[in-house]
Amino acid sequence: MSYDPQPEASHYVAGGYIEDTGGAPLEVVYPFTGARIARLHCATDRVIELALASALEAQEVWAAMSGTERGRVLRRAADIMRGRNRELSELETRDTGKPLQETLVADATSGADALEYFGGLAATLTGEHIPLGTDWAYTMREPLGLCVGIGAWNYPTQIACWKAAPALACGNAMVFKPSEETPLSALKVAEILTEAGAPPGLFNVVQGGGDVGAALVADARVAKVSLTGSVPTGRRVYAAAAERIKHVTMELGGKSPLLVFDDADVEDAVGGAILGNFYSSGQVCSNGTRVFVQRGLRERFLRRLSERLEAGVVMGDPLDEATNIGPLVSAAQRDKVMGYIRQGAREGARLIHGGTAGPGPGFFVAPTVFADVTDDMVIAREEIFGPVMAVLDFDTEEEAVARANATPFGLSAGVFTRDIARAHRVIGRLHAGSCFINSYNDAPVEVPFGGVKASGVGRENAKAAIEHYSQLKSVYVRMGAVEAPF
Ligand SMILES: NC(=O)C1=CN([C@@H]2O[C@H](COP(=O)(O)OP(=O)(O)OC[C@H]3O[C@@H](n4cnc5c(N)ncnc54)[C@H](O)[C@@H]3O)[C@@H](O)[C@H]2O)C=CC1
Repeated sequence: MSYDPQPEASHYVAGGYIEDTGGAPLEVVYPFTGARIARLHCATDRVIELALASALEAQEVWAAMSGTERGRVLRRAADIMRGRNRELSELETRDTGKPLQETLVADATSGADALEYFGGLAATLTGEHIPLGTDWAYTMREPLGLCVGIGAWNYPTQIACWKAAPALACGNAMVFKPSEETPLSALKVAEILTEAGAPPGLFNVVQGGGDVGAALVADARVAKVSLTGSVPTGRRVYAAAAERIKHVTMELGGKSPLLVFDDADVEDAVGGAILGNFYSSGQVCSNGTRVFVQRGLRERFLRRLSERLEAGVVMGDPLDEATNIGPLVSAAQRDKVMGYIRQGAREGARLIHGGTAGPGPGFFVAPTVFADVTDDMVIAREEIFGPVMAVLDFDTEEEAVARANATPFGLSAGVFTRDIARAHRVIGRLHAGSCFINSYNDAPVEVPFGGVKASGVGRENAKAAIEHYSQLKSVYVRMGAVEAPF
């Protein structure tokens, strides 16, 4: 590591770092060693007020610029971010514990994609002309105003950019609160936007936990709240936003099904299940953690899965690029995941691989596979958010679809089969927002991402996100006399 992860100050407001040591201390721990790497302070009321006020001011300036000018700033930010990818990836690895092998390709790069994509769209956000005989109407696509973004700890840079890029492209300003577990990289996103030419205050970062998030959501000047987090938090934030009829985007948790039929390519299906359960040590909301395998393929699937885990897992120092499994974000998350593993064993699931914590002081959990899991087991019902795969058996397509849908969540779903008609038929019947055929967990910026049912409201990425950061104004234009009844 070539630099100190300790930022200049805790918050980024009005185009620069600010500190208020009156806020509760916020310790940042490297999940590989458990050692403190930075010390920040939670935002005080004063910091929150400064952030909101400066965002309101910046928004007016920003919205008055042309889409082309706004887009140029975002695309410049994308280039700066790509140029600093290694440094940003190392910081992300320190903050989250995710292997550098991953952060080099999935965090700042994904953030840069969002800035580039929405930078490109900014100039195209127009209304329409509606002819009505001699009269006519037109629509204008307007920004919402001041948006609040609240992040989870698994993809701090990506989450900040997936929210900021469409918000700013539409002419909004944002106050972003990262997860208190991973507060560092959003500050870099703010620095980069300033360097790219964003007006001071356009994108502010304030630190803190749920209370700081709640204060932002409650503020009457905030027009929209976009949260990435768990379903219980989503429920609270959605309710608070409803008090003032605010717009919301809710990217929440899941317990997604991955259906593997007898005719699937077993290597691809195993690969999909690995990507959909163990990437980022399983701390991915869209993970396909209920792997339904048709009975005829089950033993081969489990054998190849075990062999590939046995031969392929490199658990260790996340800054070593050979490492492909890092620690979980915190000791608390490790303990929670280990609790689920014990629960799975108690409920009678068959442990095929892993099941242990460690090694060392880091918050590791070995990639874990349970077979013979049944729908009623807790490990098949609750989001674990760790490297725990539940393999369930099924006989018929009808049965698999019904069981896959029997969950309050609906974020993602996948199907592995060589039968193209079945693939589309099954996907058509699954209740999920982000689906995959013979693949799992791809999330390019061009494709809408988000859930149905308890997994969320709204979509991130793609043109769909524009709908969630802008509103239409309709203007009726009468060309003739007004004929009033009296
Ligand atoms: N659908 C998606 O796109 C994604 C969803 N997630 C979900 O996030 C969860 C894991 O992340 P965590 O950080 O543990 O989630 P969390 O729900 O505990 O916290 C999320 C964020 O909300 C804030 N918060 C908590 N209470 C609040 C309140 N009352 N008002 C305003 N803000 C509040 C937290 O400080 C944090 O920044 C998992 O359930 C996962 O599935 C994670 C990544 C992506």
